[in-house]
Amino acid sequence: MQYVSTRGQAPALDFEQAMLTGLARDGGLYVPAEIPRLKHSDILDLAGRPYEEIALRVMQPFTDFGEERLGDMIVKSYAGFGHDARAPVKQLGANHFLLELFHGPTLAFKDFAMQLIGQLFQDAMTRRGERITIVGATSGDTGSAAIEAFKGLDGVECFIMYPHGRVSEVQRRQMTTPSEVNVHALALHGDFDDCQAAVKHMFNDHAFRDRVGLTAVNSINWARVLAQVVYYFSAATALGAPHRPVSFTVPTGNFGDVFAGWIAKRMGLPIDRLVIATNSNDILHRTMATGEHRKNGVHPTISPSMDIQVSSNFERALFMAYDRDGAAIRTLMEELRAEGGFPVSQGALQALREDFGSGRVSEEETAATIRDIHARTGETLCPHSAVGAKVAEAHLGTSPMVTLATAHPAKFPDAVEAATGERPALPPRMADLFDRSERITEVPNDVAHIQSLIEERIS
Ligand SMILES: Cc1ncc(COP(=O)(O)O)c(C=O)c1O
Ligand SMILES: N[C@@H](CCOP(=O)(O)O)C(=O)O
Repeated sequence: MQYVSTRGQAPALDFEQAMLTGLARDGGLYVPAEIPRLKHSDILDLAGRPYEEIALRVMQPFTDFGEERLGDMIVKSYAGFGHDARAPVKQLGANHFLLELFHGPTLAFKDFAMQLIGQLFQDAMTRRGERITIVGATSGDTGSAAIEAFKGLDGVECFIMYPHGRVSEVQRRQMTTPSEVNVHALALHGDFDDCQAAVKHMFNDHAFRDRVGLTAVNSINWARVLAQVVYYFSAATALGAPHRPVSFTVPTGNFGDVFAGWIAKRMGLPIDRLVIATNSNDILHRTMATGEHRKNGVHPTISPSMDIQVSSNFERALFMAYDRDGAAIRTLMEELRAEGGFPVSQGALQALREDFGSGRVSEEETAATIRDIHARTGETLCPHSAVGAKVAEAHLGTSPMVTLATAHPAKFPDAVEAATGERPALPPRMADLFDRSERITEVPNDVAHIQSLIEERIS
């Protein structure tokens, strides 16, 4: 399987090279040259199988790995999850279901991909005898999942930038309390978009990139998206696919998770509606509604992991909607950088609207949704999942609707307690999180400063 860049000017790479490369050298994101399709009978055969087996069957066609090697890594990746089903589906209402993606080690959906990436990187580096430097941007969950997956690994230095003061205390402590010296939490004075822009800047500085062996663990990295395709298959087949179509609503920020759903659909999974749910950082909803993709500043919300305006993976969706025209994407991304936005062409907008619905949820609606669902069903949702559930309720139809529950409510105890009056407890294995000492390096929003700090630490 070959991967090509959304900006059309970087060399095509195989799966392992694309994974280790992260951001393409022309600044684009890697996507599969073609999307493999599963037959109706192959999808039918997934129903009722263990998550690990579904993962192997869904991911293997995208890789160059043999069944045994990939299968072993998948089994190791999910062994530490706190639920036998890994991604259980629960009924929330008449035709509304929750896909619980928070049973991994750091209590967010990021663990599904990050645990596997940890295995994939280890495997590749052992064979290649290389050292790597991971630099990641996080609004809270990617960072904790990455630090958990890479802490203590030989040959890996891992630097995670998060927006200072804009992640929950649990998220921060998950990043700052591990004592392994190869992981570094950097509190950047800025917002998530600044953190992500710094990561992209470092990748586009080819001399720095080559000197430190830079690697990405954000959903810039195709392997992240691929691992997230799997749970669309496990959930849909549990609810009757491929005999009947299933819809999904996805709390969305950087667009990796919902794009994984789009890939599942292109692979042949009968997805009826795929709905983007945003908080008041609603650039994606505004784009779908008006055709104008334009930043208007990052607003802090009670669903902080989705406080994003420059939604990295939207570039992948645009590439597909513009019929894989790398030159068109280069122009749009330059307009986004220089002018803060661009109009989407009529043809591309129509293609996007055929694939995605969307909705936006205010702060008051998010809190009210947590409260109402708690009172009505006894389920406690995190604020991100509540954004999803609220939008899903507006898009209910004849097919079962699945809302992705992307994080455990105990990661956001203040918002949940304010809404329900009850403070959600962390699982017992994390009970001492608030007693552990923290290691934080504050950094200015200055890429040159951060690059020197990284070089100093790895030398
Ligand atoms: C809890 C939670 N929900 C939803 C999202 C949005 O996911 P994505 O960035 O893949 O759109 C994130 C962050 O990415 C998150 O951490
Ligand atoms: N919400 C994310 C933001 C980064 O997203 P990613 O999927 O590109 O890593 C976070 O929690 O960090």
